[in-house]
Amino acid sequence: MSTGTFVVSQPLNYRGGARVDPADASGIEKAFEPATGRVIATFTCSGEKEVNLAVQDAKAAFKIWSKKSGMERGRILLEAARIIRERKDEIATVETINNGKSIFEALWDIDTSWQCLEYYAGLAASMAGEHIQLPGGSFGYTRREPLGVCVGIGAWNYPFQIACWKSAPALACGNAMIFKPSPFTPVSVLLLAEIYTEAGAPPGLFNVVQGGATTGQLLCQHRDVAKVSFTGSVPTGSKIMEMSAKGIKPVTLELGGKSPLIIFSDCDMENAVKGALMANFLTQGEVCCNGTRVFVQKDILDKFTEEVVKQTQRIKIGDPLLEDTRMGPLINRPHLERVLGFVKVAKEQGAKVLCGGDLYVPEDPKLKEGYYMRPCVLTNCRDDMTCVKEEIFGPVMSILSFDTEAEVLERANDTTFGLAAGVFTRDIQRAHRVVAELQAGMCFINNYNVSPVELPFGGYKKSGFGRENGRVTIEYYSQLKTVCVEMGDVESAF
Ligand SMILES: NC(=O)c1ccc[n+]([C@@H]2O[C@H](COP(=O)([O-])OP(=O)(O)OC[C@H]3O[C@@H](n4cnc5c(N)ncnc54)[C@H](O)[C@@H]3O)[C@@H](O)[C@H]2O)c1
Ligand SMILES: C[N+](C)(C)CCCC=O
Repeated sequence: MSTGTFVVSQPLNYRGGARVDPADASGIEKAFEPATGRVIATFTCSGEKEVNLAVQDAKAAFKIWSKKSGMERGRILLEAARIIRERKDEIATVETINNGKSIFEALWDIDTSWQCLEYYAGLAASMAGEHIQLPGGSFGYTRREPLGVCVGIGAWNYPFQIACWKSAPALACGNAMIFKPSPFTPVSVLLLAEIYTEAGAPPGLFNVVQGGATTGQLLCQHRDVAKVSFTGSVPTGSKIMEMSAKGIKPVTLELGGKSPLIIFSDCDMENAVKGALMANFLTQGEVCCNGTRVFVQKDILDKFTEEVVKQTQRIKIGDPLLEDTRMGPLINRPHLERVLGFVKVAKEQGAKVLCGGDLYVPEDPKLKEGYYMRPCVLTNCRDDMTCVKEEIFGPVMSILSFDTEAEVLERANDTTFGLAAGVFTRDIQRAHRVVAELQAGMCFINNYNVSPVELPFGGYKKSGFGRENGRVTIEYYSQLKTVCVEMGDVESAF
């Protein structure tokens, strides 16, 4: 498939094991191909009736699925992981067309997607409670039970990966899921839904409803929804939490960030430069955990900056489906303008643009209406500047200098966010001392933005709570039942 050719004509909702047109509507949306600005799908946002039907189907599937053993559930997840691997190129292509990220990167995302299913397939059979001895031969035991119908609400930057990172642990624990992708990226999650069905999941176990805020609210407020797992911005996260509070529902919030990356002068310079690019320019910089505040120790500031700029200028921008492209278009025109606006304000506030930060128009005529910009490196930055305080969610790196470890720690933590942080140093004691002080849920030493699914991922402070990936996520998709067993007579107070 090549850029400029893909259109979706099939329904984009999935319910009862098949694609369906929604039973009612709360609006109409268009999805775009960011590389060309072309409309690739026009779809209906689901209303109350459709949300009710999806919940009904998920409840019916839950009855069957929750009775299966962990081994049985794991087997189906493993089969789904195998199919994703087999269809990796096709899924990555659809992801690239709808999101704009390079195919090179989308292939990585699909790897971390099937790996997640494989990981939770392995854990499913190991879910178990405890046996606790009590006096007189009595005893208690605990059962780890699923929650019921879980809702996943996704952001647009990692559409397929987010759906996998939420559904794999949810299904492994015996839950059913209704997933609502971002209206900007409605397409690839349908492939996941079809794959679960093909792998043997009962109809209704994994459903997709399309829509924006209204549909999301209907899902969150539904009385038969047991849990919401949300990935998105802090303001929306706060609304989700309010709705969950009203229904006393557990919620996982994977929110935004403005993460620090600290480069000490004793680092391996080549790796630190690579790390800074990984921390800022994946998916056109539209990454929640990006290390966009790059603190560099003063004595290596010039050398580091020079090398970062050189490498940034070499990033190949263009058609995201071409193998050698490393940066595609941003998600849409308003977002591109918003990101360019941040660069403008940065300049007004005294930052110096060392490279990029402007529109990029590829030579290929079919890409002329795409949403491209050149990746940007800013220097002369201060901690009080907008570009250093706010999440830009675009390819904009702010370089700041520092003198001492104590000083940089204080400045790195001076933010309401706490999603991720990174440190580059050859001093192993310093590395561990520094990460122990960093107020962030995901810390990297001598690397950045790698995603082994065995490791829990999630935020501190306003970046949210709950975790995705890792063994601990089982706790966020299950509940503990305690059973107390009397082996003697009742000792009554009456
Ligand atoms: N921590 C993480 O793992 C992670 C991962 C990816 C993105 N993000 C964050 O996501 C943000 C970008 O994504 P976005 O622009 O799609 O975020 P967003 O908050 O605008 O939307 C996220 C999702 O919430 C839905 N939504 C919007 N209003 C809603 C409401 N009132 N009720 C229910 N659902 C509602 C949207 O339709 C979408 O599906 C950034 O802040 C980024 O940092 C976080
Ligand atoms: C795969 N990454 C790069 C760690 C991103 C995870 C999701 C954040 O937006």
